[in-house]
Amino acid sequence: MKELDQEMMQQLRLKANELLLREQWEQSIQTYNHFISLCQTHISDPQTQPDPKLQKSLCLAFSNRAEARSKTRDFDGALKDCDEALKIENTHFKTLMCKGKILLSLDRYSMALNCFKIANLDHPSNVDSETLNGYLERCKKLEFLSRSGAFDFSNWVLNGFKGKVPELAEYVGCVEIKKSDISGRGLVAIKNIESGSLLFVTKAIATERGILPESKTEDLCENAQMVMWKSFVDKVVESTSKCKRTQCLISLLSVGENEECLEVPNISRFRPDSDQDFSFSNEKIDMGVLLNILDVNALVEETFSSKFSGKNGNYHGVGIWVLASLMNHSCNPNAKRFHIGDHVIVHASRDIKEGEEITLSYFDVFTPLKARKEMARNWGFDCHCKRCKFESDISLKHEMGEIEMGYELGVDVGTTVFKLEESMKRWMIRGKMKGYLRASFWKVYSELFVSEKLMRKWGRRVPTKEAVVESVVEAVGSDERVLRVVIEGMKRDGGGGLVEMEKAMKLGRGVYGKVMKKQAMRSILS
Ligand SMILES: C[S@@+](CC[C@H](N)C(=O)[O-])C[C@H]1O[C@@H](n2cnc3c(N)ncnc32)[C@H](O)[C@@H]1O
Repeated sequence: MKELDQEMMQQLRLKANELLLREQWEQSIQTYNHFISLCQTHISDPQTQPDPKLQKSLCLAFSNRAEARSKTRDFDGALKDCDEALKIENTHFKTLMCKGKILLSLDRYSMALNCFKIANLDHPSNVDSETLNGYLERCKKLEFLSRSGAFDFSNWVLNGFKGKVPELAEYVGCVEIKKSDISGRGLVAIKNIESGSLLFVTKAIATERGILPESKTEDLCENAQMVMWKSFVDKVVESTSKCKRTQCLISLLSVGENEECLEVPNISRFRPDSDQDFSFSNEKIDMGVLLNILDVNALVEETFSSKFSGKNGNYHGVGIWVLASLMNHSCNPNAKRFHIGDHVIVHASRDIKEGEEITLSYFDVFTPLKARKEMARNWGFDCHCKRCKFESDISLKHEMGEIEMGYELGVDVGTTVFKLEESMKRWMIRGKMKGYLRASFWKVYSELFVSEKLMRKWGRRVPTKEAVVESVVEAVGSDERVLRVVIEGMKRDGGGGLVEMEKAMKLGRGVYGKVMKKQAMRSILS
């Protein structure tokens, strides 16, 4: 190599390293680009002798550019650089560490573990082995969690949600994606699933969170939500532009129209460590389409989740979790979600049969048909679930109209419950269908059951609380409000017996999931 070239390359290398140390990522990437391209020109020149020193510098340059790219969240580019560096020196310690960390943040636990294991085999003597061991242990733990789904939040719950938030890994349980009878695609159970069982855990592509102003100032509140939404959209755009996998996953989602024609993706795409090649996908998502996708699929963290994580009432969180977005709404849902950090955790809220579609409620389903229709319309669809179909037919009956009107006018709750129960007897409504209607009028049932005075008056003329609770849970799944009525009843009766406690625990598992073991569940129930 000519002396002048050598000098220039030396200058470039030093400058790029300095920029990297100063954390000026973009500038250091530019300078490494230049250096790498000069190195490659020299190496490929047939007239020059192979130069091991130059090869070593090139390996280090790829490794350093990978680090800078990973800091700008360009994980695809960073991983490519790591692979280039490892082609030159397959045990290059710095590169293996960088690649391991990137793979870990992309939830590819076993691939990350592999990198740290190789790095551990032959590491430089000045390496902090505690840090390296920390990574190895973390990968092993996350890999185990992602395989087994054996999450346990008990300690965190028992500590009053204080202290370190439990570490979460992505996990896909007994579910697959299929054409849905409700609309487009949906998740389906591949075996019988018990209430409380974990269905999946998935990490958001992007989230935005904040505290909204007091509700007194509604305009301010709306403005704050708009600002958060804009920042959320920016984050999604950034993630999709930098990561092919994210781009592919987002483009799978529905814009709310022609769902019957949409591709049915294989569930393996959502498994951590799935080694799919996304490099073929070059088509950028049009901004208008992306905005529609976000409108249809973004989820707001429920009050339950914020309460659960100890956040205050004005806390607002929005995000996009692709696998959760493939779940349809049903007014008789069988799954529940809650959020911890950037993860959404979805579990069965009642027993689910093999082949049954797994659904969430996008809005409160403990309300009568009319209100639910309105909420579905706000979401942009007419609900096609079984419960809505059944209740639409029943609502044509004159008596039903009277009951609904009584409910809206706030007629005595005992009268409403009594009339509804008598009508159901006459119409010979049984099983789940009873649960559907009782859930629609849950407000009056719960008021009745928690009032000793009303129960003295109506107790003999209406079904027992136990029968109503059982039918409601069977129909629309476990819910905090149902659990509360059960617990209040138990407290009034001096704590309830073993059987009652067991029933309450089962209901609790449906509400909170089996991620809470017995002791933590007892603490929540009390
Ligand atoms: C988050 S996506 C659910 C997955 C969607 N089916 C798909 O194939 O991607 C939400 C969209 O699904 C449809 N959808 C979900 N639940 C529905 C329901 N109960 N009745 C009718 N359409 C529903 C609506 O078009 C809604 O905008």
